[in-house]
Amino acid sequence: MATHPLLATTGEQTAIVEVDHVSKSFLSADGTTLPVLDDITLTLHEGEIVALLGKSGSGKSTLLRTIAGLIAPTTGEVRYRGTRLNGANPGVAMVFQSFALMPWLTVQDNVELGLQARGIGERQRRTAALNAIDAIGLDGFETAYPRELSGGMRQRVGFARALVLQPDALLMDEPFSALDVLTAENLRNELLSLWTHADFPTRCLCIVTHNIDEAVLLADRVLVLGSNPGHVKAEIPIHVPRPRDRRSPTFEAAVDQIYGILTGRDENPAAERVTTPGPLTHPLPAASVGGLAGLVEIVYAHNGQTDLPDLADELSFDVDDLLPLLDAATMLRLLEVESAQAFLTDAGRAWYTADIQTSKQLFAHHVVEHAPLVRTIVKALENSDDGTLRDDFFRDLLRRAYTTEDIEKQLTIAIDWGRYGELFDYDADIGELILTEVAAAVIPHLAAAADEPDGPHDQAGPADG
Ligand SMILES: Nc1ncnc2c1ncn2[C@@H]1O[C@H](COP(=O)(O)OP(=O)(O)OP(=O)(O)O)[C@@H](O)[C@H]1O
Repeated sequence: MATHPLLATTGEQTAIVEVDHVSKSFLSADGTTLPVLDDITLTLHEGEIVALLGKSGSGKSTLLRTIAGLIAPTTGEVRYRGTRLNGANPGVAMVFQSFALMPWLTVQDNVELGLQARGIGERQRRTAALNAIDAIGLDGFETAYPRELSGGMRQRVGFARALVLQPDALLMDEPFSALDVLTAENLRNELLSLWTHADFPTRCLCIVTHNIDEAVLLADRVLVLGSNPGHVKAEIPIHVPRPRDRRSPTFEAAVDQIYGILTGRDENPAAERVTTPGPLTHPLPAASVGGLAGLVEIVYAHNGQTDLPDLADELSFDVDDLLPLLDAATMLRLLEVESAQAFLTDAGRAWYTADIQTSKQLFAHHVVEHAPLVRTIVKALENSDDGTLRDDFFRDLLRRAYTTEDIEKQLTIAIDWGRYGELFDYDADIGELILTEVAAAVIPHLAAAADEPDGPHDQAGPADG
């Protein structure tokens, strides 16, 4: 049903947008460069729906904005129909997760905005906007203001505003993720139905998502992005016949395959070139101790092994909810993940089955050995005169690799993990970290382990990089 007429008739692939060896770095908070995209090459063809899928922070939005010409690549180039971009891409329009509507304008005026910017006359604008409003099911709401509309209706305005420009390629940045499940499904189906209409002017859809199910439902091709910095980890053609049934074996096999890729190790990313894990190269995944304990408990209850897509389904989780927990559990060696299956390790089993005090001690050992930022904090506190340091000390350290927002996230996670392991305490009023006696007991073990040839990598001094 959703095979585009262009592909059905010609079977040929004509490039609309080419991303050619694009890398992008931003300036971090202290002025050093923060690589976000690494050598990305991809092509968006006529007649296809492409999904860009990756974990949070893998650079999906940055890549989409680079394709739109809103962000200039640091190196490499983006071409639209063979011509190198030098500013906004004239052949694309964007739909945003947050709708990005002007609250003081009516639906009609919001939809006309882009046409106005292109200098289109009033009468032509009105007609085009009315057609787009009609096509996307907003008929009767022309004079309404965004505040009068539900989330689903607002996103319809977002689509109408993009489609009225008759873009060659429609770029969508998580367009359904702010909507409730039914509204999102409804809008997805309507988009697919527009897509298959012979007179639909848009030749390519490119959607950024962190939802594997959505990617497999919509896309002809899924590009899986890896992180640190963002790179293309795999390209998966989706051969599931349309209309797609989520319960069909081919659909489930595609979801499983992508789960395996997303949760599996990177074969050749820039991150893996760095052999020694440190707080600047190996960020802590955004997982609370409570969340980690919950995940380990569930895997334990499944006899120590569980299928990840099934688990996500069971918990009604999005991949973005589950992946940081999985990353944290594998970082701490509590779980191992292979081919979309999670296995409880001996360490995970021991942690889960121990009494509270022992489980805290085990956790303290795991985080000091395997969580680079926690290790750095403990070692820095140990080296300070009185076992205390201001949190700003660590902010300064992290500024070399993270944005201000990410610095706070990293500190919050490290403090949560360190406190639970009773390694250090934190006085939020004065922003001070205080070493505990537990840490003093863990540190000799740490030093001994670091001396062993295969012991944990020791690069966690406060001045490390
Ligand atoms: N303008 C900017 N300046 C500095 N850093 C930025 C900027 N834009 C993005 N980043 C950083 O680039 C990284 C990738 O961000 P991006 O939003 O592209 O990822 P994403 O995969 O879309 O994530 P999410 O799914 O959470 O939206 C993040 O670490 C982010 O903090």
